[in-house]
Amino acid sequence: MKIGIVGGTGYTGVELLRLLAGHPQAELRAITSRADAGMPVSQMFPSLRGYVDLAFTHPDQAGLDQCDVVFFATPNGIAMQQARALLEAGVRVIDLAADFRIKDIAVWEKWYGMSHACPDLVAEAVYGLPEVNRAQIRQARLVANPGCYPTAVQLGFIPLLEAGLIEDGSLIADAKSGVSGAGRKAEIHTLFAEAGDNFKAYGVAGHRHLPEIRQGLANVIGKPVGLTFVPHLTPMIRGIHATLYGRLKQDADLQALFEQRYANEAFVDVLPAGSLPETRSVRGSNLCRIAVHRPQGGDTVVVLSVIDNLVKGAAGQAVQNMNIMFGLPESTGLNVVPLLP
Ligand SMILES: NC(=O)C1=CN([C@@H]2O[C@H](COP(=O)(O)OP(=O)(O)OC[C@H]3O[C@@H](n4cnc5c(N)ncnc54)[C@H](OP(=O)(O)O)[C@@H]3O)[C@@H](O)[C@H]2O)C=CC1
Ligand SMILES: CC(=O)N[C@@H](CCC(=O)OP(=O)(O)O)C(=O)O
Repeated sequence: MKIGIVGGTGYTGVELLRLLAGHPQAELRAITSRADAGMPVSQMFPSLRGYVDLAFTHPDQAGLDQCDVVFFATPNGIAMQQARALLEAGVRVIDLAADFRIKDIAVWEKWYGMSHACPDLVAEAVYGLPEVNRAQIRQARLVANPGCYPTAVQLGFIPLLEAGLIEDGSLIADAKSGVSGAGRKAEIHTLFAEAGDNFKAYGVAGHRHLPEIRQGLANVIGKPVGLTFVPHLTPMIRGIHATLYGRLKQDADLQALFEQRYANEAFVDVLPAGSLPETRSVRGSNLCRIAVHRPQGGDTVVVLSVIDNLVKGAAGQAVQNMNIMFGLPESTGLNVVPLLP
């Protein structure tokens, strides 16, 4: 399978390279960078020396239309300008950014602050959360890979909402991310002296993942949900920890509910009752580990959901989607044991 990556010098780009280097069906054809075209990939990322022999190519000279699939690991607003030409050339596209995630174009334009270049392709795109949309992903030409927070939050709430067990108007998602979630570009708030030994909330008034999570959960129950979502920046490199709260409408065996919902999912691990998932238990892997709690036997359910933002939250889920699209076993190239300590 011939593969192109647009945006190979960012954190999700290099994570795609790490995973695809160990994928038996993946043939990396082109990895783009405008700023570093010509530089060997292993010069920028020494971890890939001996695994990836290519040099970065400028996107205009990358021959992306000769690939079977192209991943966009680029900022928002790039894939929407290039997807149509690739699709017309018969190339399947997986966008790790948000260009095709939100079906309501007005909502997308409001949160992303730009006009959408191809609303018709948004209508066609499939939201790439395999645990919900596997059948549609199999047929898709264009996959919108979910955001990192939306992956952790949706996987935690879905069993409860599908079963109609919680009030859907008052969901709370309190989520924390490592700084790699902000990408590799230089920004003051991710400097070591700013983010290290520090902890803070951001986006309390509204974060662009709010409409994405709302859309995904509304699709599960067929009506809008009420959600408060507060992200936080933590002084770690990788990982998302989402603590989710819902008000129970009735008694139920929550542990059995979660175990049954995800029994056939290779990348969702429901932990034994009473467990406290840690971000380091998924580091480098495509796993989402989940625990469900009912403190003091009360009417509040607390779900703890952890992922690696760069893997299940981005590149790993993108490879999982590629496997589904091309009829490969879903775990191909993704059987990575988490890195600990
Ligand atoms: N970091 C994370 O945890 C997650 C990120 N994402 C999303 O994935 C996407 C990439 O994120 P991340 O890897 O962190 O970002 P980075 O900022 O680390 O990297 C962005 C990459 O895009 C390239 N690029 C920038 N502008 C253009 C352009 N106009 N045309 C072509 N290439 C361009 C850059 O290379 P160059 O400028 O040299 O061309 C660089 O390789 C983003 O949309 C992000 O929101 C999604 C889930 C999680
Ligand atoms: C810590 C941090 O800054 N995280 C990013 C979200 C991660 C990301 O890249 O968002 P997408 O998944 O939509 O691409 C943020 O809050 O904007």
